[in-house]
Amino acid sequence: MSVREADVIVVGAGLSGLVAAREVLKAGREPLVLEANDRVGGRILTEEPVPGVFLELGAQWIGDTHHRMAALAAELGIALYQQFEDGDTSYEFGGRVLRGDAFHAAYADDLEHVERVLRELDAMAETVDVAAPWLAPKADEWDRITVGQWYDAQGLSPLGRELIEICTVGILAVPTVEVSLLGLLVNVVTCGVTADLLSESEGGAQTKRFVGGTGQIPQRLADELGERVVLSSPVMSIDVSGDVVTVTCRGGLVATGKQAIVALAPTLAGRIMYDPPLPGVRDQLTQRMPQASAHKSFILYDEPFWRDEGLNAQLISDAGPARMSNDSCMPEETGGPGIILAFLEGENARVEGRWPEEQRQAALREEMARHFGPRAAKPELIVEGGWVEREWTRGCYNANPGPCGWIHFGASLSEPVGPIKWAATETALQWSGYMEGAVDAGERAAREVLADLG
Ligand SMILES: Cc1cc2nc3c(=O)[nH]c(=O)nc-3n(C[C@H](O)[C@H](O)[C@H](O)COP(=O)(O)OP(=O)(O)OC[C@H]3O[C@@H](n4cnc5c(N)ncnc54)[C@H](O)[C@@H]3O)c2cc1C
Repeated sequence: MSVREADVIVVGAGLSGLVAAREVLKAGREPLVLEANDRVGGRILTEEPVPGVFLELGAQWIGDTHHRMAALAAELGIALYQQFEDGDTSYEFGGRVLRGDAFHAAYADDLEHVERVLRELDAMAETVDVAAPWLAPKADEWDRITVGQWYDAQGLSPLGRELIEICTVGILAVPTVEVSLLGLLVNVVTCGVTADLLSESEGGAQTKRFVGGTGQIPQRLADELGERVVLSSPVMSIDVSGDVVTVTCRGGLVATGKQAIVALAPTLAGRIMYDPPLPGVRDQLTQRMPQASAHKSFILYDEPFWRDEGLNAQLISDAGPARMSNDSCMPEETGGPGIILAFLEGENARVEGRWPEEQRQAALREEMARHFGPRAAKPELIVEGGWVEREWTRGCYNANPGPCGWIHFGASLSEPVGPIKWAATETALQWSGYMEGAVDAGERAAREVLADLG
């Protein structure tokens, strides 16, 4: 058994935990970060299958209002580049593939109705305070029905209904029947944008990328923290006795401190054993926040040929296996291969994501050809990654409470339990679910422990 001591024990070396530890250290207190995996970064994972080609199996973009992330990247000396978006999107509905304007002209009435539904969501979201969604005047009504039920009641055309489903699943990564309407409104409000978050451009959440890969961010934070980050140390239990918090890892490491920050998605936080046990309401919350399901497939070609044809590599499809895709190339000045990122989200991640690789990749090649022409059927390489099999994540992009989750359990999401504070993106007030939210939550949890340390 080895023993370590610090002021604050941080569980999890994802972005949130690392940022929290950095803030604690900046304030002159000693943090110790315990990470289950043999790497830092959690839901951030950059791979380099070809030298100079960085594929983001995890988080990839920031948006124009992700100010914390932009500042952090600048501080760490990591440059940003603009997401390529010029050109037409390709749409496939009912077996018909149409480009940009042709699609908008053919389905103008359906799209106008979708637009009205988004504006209605905006009006509803204005009544929700993200710090206490359960207090919204209609919280009770909205948390008892699912987004899917509400969409079904809006009288949308079959195409409009399918389109809004695809775009919503693109954010939540679960079918809309699994999330309460209040939960969706919370998502809209925490991102500080309108319901256009659900539109094709993701409301500005995907405008910039990191030159050299997102993975540099957690790695550089960990480098700054040095030996204060311990890998391959899954936390099994947290005991609080008097003024001492004792954190025990699988493998025998025991760390003691005065405060703890648990920087894990709620479901994973709920798998740790606590003594004394957590309040029942907190435990029940963690039973109700399942990790969502998403799978990324990067399809690499010798060059981004679609750009010359006026296409932006974005597709929206009711057929799949990918319901959405986009251009995922390196910065223009770097050159490099043409890369299309195809997303399998929600049910597609659960069904096609589990197909044998050969079957799924054949279907993806056919789909790319339907949208981007015969050249798209012949990629040079496909690199894929899902998150359900990863023991220390068990799904992504993030977690939302199911119906009645917010009204009955929401107040315990970030409510400290004595010296135990909660971080991770799910607990953020701004851009919850995104890297920006992970930073927001990490900073808030650090403020909480520092206030208690005096
Ligand atoms: C495929 C994918 C695409 C995404 N795309 C984007 C995007 O484009 N833009 C964006 O902003 N966000 C995106 N996200 C979301 C973003 O990655 C997350 O919001 C953010 O990284 C979460 O950080 P976190 O620190 O809160 O949690 P995590 O990254 O989950 O960190 C938790 C850490 O705790 C560790 N851990 C788990 N259990 C234990 C234990 N018992 N003991 C010790 N350690 C433990 C885990 O290994 C992990 O390192 C994406 C996520 C995924 C997976």
